[in-house]
Amino acid sequence: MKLNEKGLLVIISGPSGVGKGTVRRALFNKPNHNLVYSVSMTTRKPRPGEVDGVDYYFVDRETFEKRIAEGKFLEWAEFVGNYYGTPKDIIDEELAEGKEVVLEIEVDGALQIRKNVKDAVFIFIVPPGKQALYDRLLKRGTESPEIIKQRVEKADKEFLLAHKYDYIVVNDDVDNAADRIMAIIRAEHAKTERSIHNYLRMLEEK
Ligand SMILES: Nc1nc2c(ncn2[C@@H]2O[C@H](COP(=O)(O)OP(=O)(O)O)[C@@H](O)[C@H]2O)c(=O)[nH]1
Ligand SMILES: Nc1ncnc2c1ncn2[C@@H]1O[C@H](COP(=O)(O)OP(=O)(O)O)[C@@H](O)[C@H]1O
Repeated sequence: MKLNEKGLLVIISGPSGVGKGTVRRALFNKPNHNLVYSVSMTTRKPRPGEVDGVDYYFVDRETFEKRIAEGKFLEWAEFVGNYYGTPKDIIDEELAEGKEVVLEIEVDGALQIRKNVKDAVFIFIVPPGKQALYDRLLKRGTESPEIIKQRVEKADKEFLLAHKYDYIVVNDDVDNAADRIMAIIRAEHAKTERSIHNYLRMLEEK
C-alpha cells in the first residue's frame, strides 16, 4: 500500500550551532522513513571531513552567481559572507516520486519557500538556552572566534522570525528532537487534504 505519493518539503531552520545537522543525521537514522536530504550548494570552504556532493556542493562565487542568473535555485541566500542555495531540478523529481525532501536552510531562504510552495512544513529548532549556541559552536571548533561572534549575533535576528514557522522544536536532547520532528512529519501526512489525495490514488491503483 503506497500512501505517500504526494511529496512533502520539510524545512528545518535554526541558528548556527543549534544542532540542525546533528538532529538531521539522527532523524535519517530512524527506521521506516521516506526522507531524502537536499544537498545545498555553497561558496563556503569545506570543513575538515566534509565531502563535496554529500554535505554540500562546494563552488566558487562565479559559478554560484551564474546559477542564480540561470534560475537554478528553489531559493538562495547570503549568510555571514557566503552564498547558500537549494538546487531546484532534483527536488522537483523527488517530490514527484512522493519523497519527503528535507532542507536544512537559514531563515531568509525558508521564507522565500513559504511564499512559493504549498506542500511544505516549516520547523524551527531552538537551543535549550542562549549560552548553548555559543558553547556548541565553540565545542564544534570549525569557525574562528570572529565568525562565531557573527553567527551568534545573527541568531538574535533569526529568533525574531521564528513565529513564521509551523513548529518549534527544542534541541535539548538530540534523539528527542529527532523524534519530535518525525512526529511532525507523520502528522503532516495525516492532514486531511493530503490524506484524501493519497487515499484516492491508492483506490485508483487497486
Ligand atoms: N537559504 C539557504 N540556507 C542554507 C542552505 N544550505 C545551508 N544553509 C544554511 O546556511 C547556514 C550556514 O550553514 P553552514 O555554514 O553549513 O553552518 P552550520 O549551519 O553552522 O553548520 C545555516 O543556517 C544553514 O542551514 C541553502 O541551500 N539555502
Ligand atoms: N542536543 C545537543 N546537546 C549537546 N550538544 C549538541 C546537541 N546537538 C548538537 N550538539 C553539538 O553542537 C555542535 C553544533 O551542532 P551542529 O549539528 O553542527 O549545528 P548546526 O548544524 O545547527 O550548525 C556540534 O558539536 C554538536 O555535536
